[in-house]
Amino acid sequence: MIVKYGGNAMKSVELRRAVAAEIAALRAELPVVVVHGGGPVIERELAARGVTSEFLGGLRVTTPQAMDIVEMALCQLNKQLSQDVGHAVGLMGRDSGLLQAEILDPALGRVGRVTGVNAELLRTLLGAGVTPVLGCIAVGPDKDALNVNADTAAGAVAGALREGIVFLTDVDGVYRAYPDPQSRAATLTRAEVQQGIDDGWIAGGMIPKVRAALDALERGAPFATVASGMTAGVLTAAARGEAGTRITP
Ligand SMILES: Nc1ncnc2c1ncn2[C@@H]1O[C@H](COP(=O)(O)OP(=O)(O)O)[C@@H](O)[C@H]1O
Ligand SMILES: CC(=O)N[C@@H](CCC(=O)OP(=O)(O)O)C(=O)O
Repeated sequence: MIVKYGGNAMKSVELRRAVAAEIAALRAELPVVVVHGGGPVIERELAARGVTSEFLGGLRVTTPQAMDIVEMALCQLNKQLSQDVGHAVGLMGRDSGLLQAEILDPALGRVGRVTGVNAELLRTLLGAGVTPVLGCIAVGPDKDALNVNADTAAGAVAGALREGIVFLTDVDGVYRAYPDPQSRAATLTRAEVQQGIDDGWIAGGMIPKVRAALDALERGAPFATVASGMTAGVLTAAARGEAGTRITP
């Protein structure tokens, strides 16, 4: 199973440890690939260097200067997360073509659209009994780094491996009336997701998640679920369809 570990689900050391414990519990049942982002960590490192960046359509406009800082921040985070998870190898999508990409839109700078995934290397690592922990920096055609939204990267990995995916974040699913947790949808179809985006009740950081979920399903992933990293037992429950919001084709 693929676990997308978002920046919002790693805001404190306690939360990071809780998520790591969830991943360890899941791994006792099935092989796991972790794909992570780290938006808040990137923000902090950019701010510390006086670099500002803006978002267009939910994606960070990434100048070459910002790209260096994004990569540095995610590389360091990658090592921390793989230590937390244990029995893991921390890699960036740039390593061995794990995530290959091309420039998505020149207006966004060094932001990538995933064109390929080295699924064979991921399977080899899983076969060796280690958990790949993959940061969302891809390699571009020029061999330089491209910044990929972590939801998109995780969805691409789930599609390439044709395995289920859980997007761990700070809400326990997709709400029909955000922020009312009572309005969480147990399942959402493609048509309902599109309706939610059009009507505006799916917004901000939830949009890349539901889009990545649909993309993974289209490529053959058996399920795609959005769930909270703060809920005990969430990953094993989500794998059984008993937690979060499951996006269905
Ligand atoms: N319909 C919705 N249901 C739940 N959350 C939503 C919805 N629409 C927008 N959101 C927002 O999406 C956020 C999760 O996305 P994001 O902040 O990008 O998380 P992450 O860093 O984990 O990827 C939630 O915290 C919430 O503010
Ligand atoms: C292109 C783009 O926007 N990349 C994201 C990558 C990190 C990410 O997606 O992290 P979360 O999962 O915590 O949101 C960024 O620079 O913030």
